[in-house]
Amino acid sequence: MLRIAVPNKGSLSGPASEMLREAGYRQRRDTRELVLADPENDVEFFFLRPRDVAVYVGTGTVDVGITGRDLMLDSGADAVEHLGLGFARSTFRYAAPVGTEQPVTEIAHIAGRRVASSYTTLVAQHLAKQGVEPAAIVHLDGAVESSVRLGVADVIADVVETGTTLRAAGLEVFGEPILRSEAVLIRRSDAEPPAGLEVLTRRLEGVITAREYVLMDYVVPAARLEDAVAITPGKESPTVSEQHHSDAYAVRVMVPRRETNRIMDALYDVGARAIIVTSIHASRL
Ligand SMILES: Nc1ncnc2c1ncn2[C@@H]1O[C@H](COP(=O)(O)OP(=O)(O)OP(=O)(O)O)[C@@H](O)[C@H]1O
Ligand SMILES: O=P(O)(O)OC[C@H]1O[C@H](OP(=O)(O)OP(=O)(O)O)[C@H](O)[C@@H]1O
Ligand SMILES: [Mg+2]
Repeated sequence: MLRIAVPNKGSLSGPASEMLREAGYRQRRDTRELVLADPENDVEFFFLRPRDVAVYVGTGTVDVGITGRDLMLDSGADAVEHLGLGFARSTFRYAAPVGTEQPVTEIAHIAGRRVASSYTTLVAQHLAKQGVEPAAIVHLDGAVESSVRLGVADVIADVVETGTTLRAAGLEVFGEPILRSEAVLIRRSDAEPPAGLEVLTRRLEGVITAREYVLMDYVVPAARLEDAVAITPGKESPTVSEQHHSDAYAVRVMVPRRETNRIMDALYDVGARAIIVTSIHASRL
């Protein structure tokens, strides 16, 4: 039975369970449940703190887990990324107050200053690599953006998605992002892939594809078929069928969801008509 660690709290918890449910697995109904067996699918779920998931996976007490790339790297656990899951996307960045006398606007300025973060291992590694020696790295559990105003630190390193929290705290990002994060499925570094991981992976990839792609159908005159197909090459190749009593072709192809409108406009311009977009409910490629 494949043992899978799933975040029990925080911003990864809901989307992780939702993805597993879409992949056909049982998920808990009560947030106090700590373990959930799904014998039909030969898996068992352990609901753990997101920060601890990599630790359990690294020691081999569970086979795989869902966590954030940033959390996994910060944990230093003996785990590797197996599959990016495409949700909880964020950047991990330095930020400092704006409008101060000696503004911090580049990473070199961190030398001799105090940096607050919930990800102190990541920050220490990053600064060491850059050859920058801070005065201190202050570990905080959360609400890191408040630390500067409250006088505990001069600079922060934190998760940034929309930047709303930073702006509210009078902070501005500087330097290149330390890392781009998203939810990831992780497994132990050197261990043999556990039995059942292949099926889990295929199911999760199916959900990711269904989320990221749509099906597009259209009709195009024979003379413009090659132009249209060049716009919609598909994941592998489009399916082209002849139209009855006509010199036009019907095309069915997968396209990235977020490019749907741009692609429809381009197809229309080369003469495609009857362009119809359908959501994918589930997939196995
Ligand atoms: N606003 C956000 N947008 C996208 N991802 C986020 C956001 N905040 C946190 N994350 C991601 O969630 C993971 C952290 O989860 P964790 O549950 O520890 O913290 P949290 O979501 O801040 O929850 P809490 O602060 O309530 O404990 C990290 O991978 C981080 O990149
Ligand atoms: O760029 P934004 O869209 O504003 O999102 C980023 C914020 O979201 C998370 O905070 P959370 O609400 O989890 O609080 P925490 O700092 O206590 O963890 C993260 O730690 C940032 O503070
Ligand atoms: Mg948080």
